[in-house]
Amino acid sequence: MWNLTVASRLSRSRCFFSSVIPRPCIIQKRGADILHDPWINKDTGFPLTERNRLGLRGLLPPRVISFEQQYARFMESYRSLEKNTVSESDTSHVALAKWRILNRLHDRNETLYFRVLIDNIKDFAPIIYTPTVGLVCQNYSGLFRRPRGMYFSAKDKGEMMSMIYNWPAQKVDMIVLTDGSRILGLGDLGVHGIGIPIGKLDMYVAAAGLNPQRVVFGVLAKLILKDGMPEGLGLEAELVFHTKVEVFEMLMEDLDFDTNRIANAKAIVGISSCLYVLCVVVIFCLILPVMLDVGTNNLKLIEDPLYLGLRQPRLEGEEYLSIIDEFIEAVLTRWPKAIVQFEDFQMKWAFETLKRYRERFCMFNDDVQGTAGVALAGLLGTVRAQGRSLDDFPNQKIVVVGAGSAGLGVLSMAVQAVVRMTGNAKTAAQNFFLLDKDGLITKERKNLDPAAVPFAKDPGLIAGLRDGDSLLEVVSSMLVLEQQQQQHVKKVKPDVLLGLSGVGGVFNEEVLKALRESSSNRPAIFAMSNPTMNAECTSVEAFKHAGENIVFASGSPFENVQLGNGKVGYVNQANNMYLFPGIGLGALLSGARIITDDMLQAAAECLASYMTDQDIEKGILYPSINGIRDITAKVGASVVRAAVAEEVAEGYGKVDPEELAYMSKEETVEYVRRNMWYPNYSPLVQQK
Ligand SMILES: NC(=O)C1=CN([C@@H]2O[C@H](COP(=O)(O)OP(=O)(O)OC[C@H]3O[C@@H](n4cnc5c(N)ncnc54)[C@H](O)[C@@H]3O)[C@@H](O)[C@H]2O)C=CC1
Ligand SMILES: CC(=O)C(=O)O
Ligand SMILES: [Mg+2]
Repeated sequence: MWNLTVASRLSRSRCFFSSVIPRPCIIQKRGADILHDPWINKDTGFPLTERNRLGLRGLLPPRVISFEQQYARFMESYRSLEKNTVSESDTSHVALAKWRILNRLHDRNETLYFRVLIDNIKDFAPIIYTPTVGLVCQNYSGLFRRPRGMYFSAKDKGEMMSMIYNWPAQKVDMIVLTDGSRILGLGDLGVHGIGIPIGKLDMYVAAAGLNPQRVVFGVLAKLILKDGMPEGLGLEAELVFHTKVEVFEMLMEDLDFDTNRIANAKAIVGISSCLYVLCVVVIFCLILPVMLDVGTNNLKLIEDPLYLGLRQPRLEGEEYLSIIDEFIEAVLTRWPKAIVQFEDFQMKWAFETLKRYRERFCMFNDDVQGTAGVALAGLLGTVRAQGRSLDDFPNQKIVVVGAGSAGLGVLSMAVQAVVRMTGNAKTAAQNFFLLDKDGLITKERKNLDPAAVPFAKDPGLIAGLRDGDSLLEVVSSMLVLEQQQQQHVKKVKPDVLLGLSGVGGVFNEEVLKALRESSSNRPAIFAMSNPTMNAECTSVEAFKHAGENIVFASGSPFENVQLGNGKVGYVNQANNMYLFPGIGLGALLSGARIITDDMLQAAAECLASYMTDQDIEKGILYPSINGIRDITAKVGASVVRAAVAEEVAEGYGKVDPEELAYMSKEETVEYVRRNMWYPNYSPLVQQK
């Protein structure tokens, strides 16, 4: 049936994904069950024909309210909450109220929820994502109403293989997994950390257009409706007719062809004499947040009678690993192609699990790898903002504060970039300085973490600096470098100060003022820790103390700073949200077996090259969050192309690696875009 050349398949595939056609959704529920299922519920938006067909008549007020009216009504009530609480001094109270109103909609009507989220992402990201999601995790037991996602605990050992089949969807594409051990900069929040995978997956839907719902994707061959609705063809044909589609084609994706379904469909359509056969197939294209509860070392939680997780200390060592292994085995048994994003694991397990699994299945660690790409893009943007050539990146003196999973991930990727540019691995880290809670890290450090070794300064190469020196001493000290037997004395005067410490305020007034002496005309400050109160400094502090010419980025959003005389200090949001959705989407649409360094590098380079010179000159390093779907489509396409080039792409649905390889850069972006979901009510059809 699909015996077409690659070229003609490619051109044909363009119409398969038209976002204009509302795809029918086949459901098994009826009546009140539909109203209680947020995936398919339309509230008052069910048209009368559907109310009749689905047993909804009488269960709703008679008036049909359009999607647009429902949208407007929700936004009006949200805005009125905002207006009425604007004078509230307790901002966390207001933030939680906003989260509650969004969460209630999420619980009730996913289509409307995701539409308002996508269309108002700049306003809503700070609620469903950082910073408010941190507050939600901290207050999770009080906020808990309905479960979302799956929970596996240490008590479930030996049961996970059967538990995974409790998840109602037949197919899962994307899993975000946490063990709650390092939630943002808030530490160990145990099972309450589930808010993070939920927030990350909301961003997947908003930015990458992953479809959280049941979708029908399959139509065999063609159904051509010419002169109006044929009589007595049944609901599916009625449905197609009402979409006013002349030629209705869809791609059989992922599912093996089921001959019984074809026979059923022929019978349903009832047009045996017709040349065209409609075959409707249900596909689940779903996302799954997962909490792996292995206990908590947070005593406050253990003692809290309302804590929702296991009240026991965290498992360690082999016991811990055996739980993760069992979970992964269960997931891969049921959904062998699922992509697993590890999120907010404490450092030792972040690195250990990455090493353990990255060659075995399609996974990545967002805090290590996603953050690294976003930071590298920002660092390269900084070089451009300083009016220097990108080749000058290896000469940038970068002080990284925080030697955890994120800080080390950033430095590793920055070093890889330097090696690519200079071809010299030996000196690649010479301009990078790393500090942790005990100050500057040198090779003299006792119990030096193996992951930090490549970035630990050699005391032989630095004079005036010692292991454990404070940030202030590092920023303003003298440095002696030995190069080719000669000694050069110079100040460190960093070009960039990058914080991933999780500690609010470590870029204090003295440190920021010392940065005024930077050798760069435009030093950069990346206060990347989350949530807002954990940022190393605020935007106002940065521009006030370090000078108006700085480039500034923070992990959680801050307002731009008004500098007077109409000048604006631009605030960038250096957050891995600019990359993880594209990494996941690209891995999915290429059918990547694993996620390689080249795929991650392609993602970072795509983000780095996204901004125009004019933007960069203004100090704008990252796109507005309003453009997150566009950047995600491009990042996703870069990841697809890198996966193909690395020969790890196995294809997606009926799009095989050969076809992916045939696509031009622009066609790959188009392919990714066509696979991005935009929420609209789908016509519902009850499966007989
Ligand atoms: N903007 C973004 O996209 C991302 C931000 N982050 C944020 O980065 C922070 C750290 O995350 P991880 O590296 O995973 O945590 P981690 O716990 O693995 O590492 C924290 C590091 O900071 C160091 N540190 C603590 N106090 C310090 C101090 N006073 N001065 C200097 N260093 C200090 C610790 O010694 C440790 O090396 C968190 O707040 C997290 O929210 C993490 C990932 C992405
Ligand atoms: C943004 C993020 O992943 C974090 O703060 O952990
Ligand atoms: Mg994280």
